Amino acid sequence: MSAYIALADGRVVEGRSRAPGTGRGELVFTTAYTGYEESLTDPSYAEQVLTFSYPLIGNYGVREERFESDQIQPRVAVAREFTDDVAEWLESEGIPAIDGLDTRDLVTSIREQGAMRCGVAAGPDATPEQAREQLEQCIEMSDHTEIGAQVSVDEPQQYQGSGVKVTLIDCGAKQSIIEALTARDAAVTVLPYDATPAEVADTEPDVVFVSNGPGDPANFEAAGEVVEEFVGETPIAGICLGQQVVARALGGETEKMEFGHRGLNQPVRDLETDRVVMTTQNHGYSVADPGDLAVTQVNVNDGTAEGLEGVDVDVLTRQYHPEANPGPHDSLSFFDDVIEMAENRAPAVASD
Ligand SMILES: NC(=O)CC[C@H](N)C(=O)O
Repeated sequence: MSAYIALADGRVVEGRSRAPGTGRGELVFTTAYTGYEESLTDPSYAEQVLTFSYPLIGNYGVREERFESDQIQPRVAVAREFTDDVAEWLESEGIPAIDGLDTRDLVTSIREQGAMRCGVAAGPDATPEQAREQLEQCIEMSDHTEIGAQVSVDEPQQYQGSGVKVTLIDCGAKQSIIEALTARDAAVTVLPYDATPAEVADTEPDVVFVSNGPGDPANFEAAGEVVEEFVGETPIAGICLGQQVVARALGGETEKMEFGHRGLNQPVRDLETDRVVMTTQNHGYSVADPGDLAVTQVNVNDGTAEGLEGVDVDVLTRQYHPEANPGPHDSLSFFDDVIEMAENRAPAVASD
């Protein structure tokens, strides 16, 4: 069974269909060698075609407890070889899967020309023409203006806890971010991506936390308004898209990267301690100007902003994924720092 990927550079790449269907999206690659279940269910990959550069994907099966959301998020999955387990999982969710191609060649194209639009057709009757038609209909990532609605909760959700009250603005949150907070006794209220400042105020947060999420941070204006409203009054935290939204709200700017950072071994230097930690990453935009915030951590490879802090206000954000699902646990202490920031702010509970 054949499969075709029509690239925005005019090429059509042929492979083997492992799950049939058509699809389109921004073609990106991850160098992660484990964590395919977490990556495939990470809402930050919505509207993307995810290529795994590691050649064999699926060698330890598919287990639901490792999922980061309740569905597969990329539009299409591509690898040198998928195991039957993963191919069947993709097929069961209607996500086209392609293997049997030279992913080194695909990754080189993305590195040289940047993340690009593509169209895909896979299955017994697939043709290059169908892939090209998909490409024609494929819009730029930044034009997915309603992407938040695709990945966010519709209604508030509540996680019990005896510690600080975290209000998480769900722009496509990974489940393990919520788990990292509840593991530290936080009471977490998850609100939709477009929650108003009044709705956030009703939850009486000790910290407002903006989650990760897909696409262009410019399309998450409501979350930015919440940050503007609460900064200085209530501590603010953010991960990945959250960092970008927070920076934009506080006078900063974001920009699209060439091909982004996606993998498990991105080195990050803390400017205060001069220590380097290995981090998990999945992003295609970066903070070009931190606005009122200070850059406290940078990427060792390209110098982009990896951590931001408020100068005289309680703000703490990370561009990478400290929840580490998948990935190295080096930076899990971010959650302790966020809890501490919230505790210091939270009025002490009166004891008898
Ligand atoms: N993981 C994320 O939150 C990704 C943030 C944003 N969508 C980007 O690509 O930069």
